Amino acid sequence: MLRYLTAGESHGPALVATIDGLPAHVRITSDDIAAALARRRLGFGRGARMKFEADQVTILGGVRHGETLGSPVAIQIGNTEWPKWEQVMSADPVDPSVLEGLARNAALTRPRPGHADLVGMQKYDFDEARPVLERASARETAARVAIGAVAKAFLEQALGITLLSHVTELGPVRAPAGPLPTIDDLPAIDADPVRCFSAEGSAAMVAEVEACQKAGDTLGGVVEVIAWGLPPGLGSHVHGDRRLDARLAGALMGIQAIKGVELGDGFELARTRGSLAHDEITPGEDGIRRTSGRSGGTEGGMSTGEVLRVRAAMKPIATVPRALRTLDTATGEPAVAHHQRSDVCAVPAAGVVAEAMVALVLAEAALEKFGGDSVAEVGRNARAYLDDVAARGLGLGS
Ligand SMILES: Cc1cc2nc3c(=O)[nH]c(=O)nc-3n(C[C@H](O)[C@H](O)[C@H](O)COP(=O)(O)O)c2cc1C
Ligand SMILES: C=C(O[C@@H]1CC(C(=O)O)=C[C@@H](OP(=O)(O)O)[C@H]1O)C(=O)O
Repeated sequence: MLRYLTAGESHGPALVATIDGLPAHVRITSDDIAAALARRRLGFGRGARMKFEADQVTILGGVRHGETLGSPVAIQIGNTEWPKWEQVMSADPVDPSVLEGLARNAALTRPRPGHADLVGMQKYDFDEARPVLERASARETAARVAIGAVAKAFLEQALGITLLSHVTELGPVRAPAGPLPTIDDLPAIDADPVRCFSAEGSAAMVAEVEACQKAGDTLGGVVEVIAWGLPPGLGSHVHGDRRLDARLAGALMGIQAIKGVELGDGFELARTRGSLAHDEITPGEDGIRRTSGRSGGTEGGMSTGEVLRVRAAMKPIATVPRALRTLDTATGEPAVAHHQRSDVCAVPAAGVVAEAMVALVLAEAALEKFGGDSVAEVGRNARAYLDDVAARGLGLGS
């Protein structure tokens, strides 16, 4: 069973993440994790914090000499901003006279619409938003990307599964329709300012972010994650909570600010007649083939073995520079939401987080299907299954 957990606040000393249930001999180093985290910091439109803060990676357990041991992997990501927040975010009690003089400790009583601030204050019995927003912040996604990097390494090394993400829409700008990127396009996508595969789309998206920044506003968008090399049969049709599509949707919706998820052509399929909405099955020379990829690579809640394609829609950043209306909970009077700094657009980063979440779901589903305590054993189990499917005349063609 694969399980994982993250902890840590946005301005605390560090984020930590543990992942348990991965087999031994997954090759992974601190540099690999740092490289994954660096990708999450990319993207035109992010705020000042991305420039002055660094992610300090330390692997605390589960890895020796560059390979997993089969034990829980624990990763720490140090917040280099910590010295400025040491008193305000101290785990141990701090003398009130020290806190009183600190501007950073001022009570946040003007909850920001679109954030966890107000509901968190109501639910957790806080009279200001700091204790809520510290954990609600998407800073936490760094921890998920760190363990996602380990899951990705496992998928590639045991099963040959690779994945990428790209930005397909940013605010009103939609990348022109065209062929899907391949895994070889990933460096070019990462090098693009908005992680868009189309040069034309990218230029229009950059212009939109610039216009939005000038107008004191923010943007959302849509990211697509594509995965290759899945075997047929990850997930199951037998119960809703075992469906791969449901698990992908839950994992993606679990990312801060994600408001919609589509598998394959998703909502567009609802507007299409049945004769044009499905992927027809044909016998090919070297095995069974599907004529299209509209379903996004799942049928009946299971991977079909075709390309997996899933999209997530991110709402615009809620801390809008032209602050939104709220109330001051200390006085009950109307007010504008507090705003210090924020991203104009974090859609490119959300794509990298979405990749990590898809990797975690696929790793969990693959381990359920194939089991195994070493990378080699998982690979052997998968090959035996695929050989058996082929021997029954049901193998997939390339
Ligand atoms: C990578 C990433 C970066 C984000 N950066 C910001 C930000 O700088 N300012 C902000 O107000 N919200 C930011 N958000 C979104 C908030 O965390 C999000 O709006 C908040 O959690 C409330 O959304 P929810 O209702 O979906 O949870 C970011 C989200 C992601 C995924
Ligand atoms: C720190 C990160 O993202 C943060 C996510 C975030 C939010 O409200 O979600 C708000 C911003 O933080 P701050 O309010 O301190 O400027 C972002 O910088 C990160 O992604 O590493």
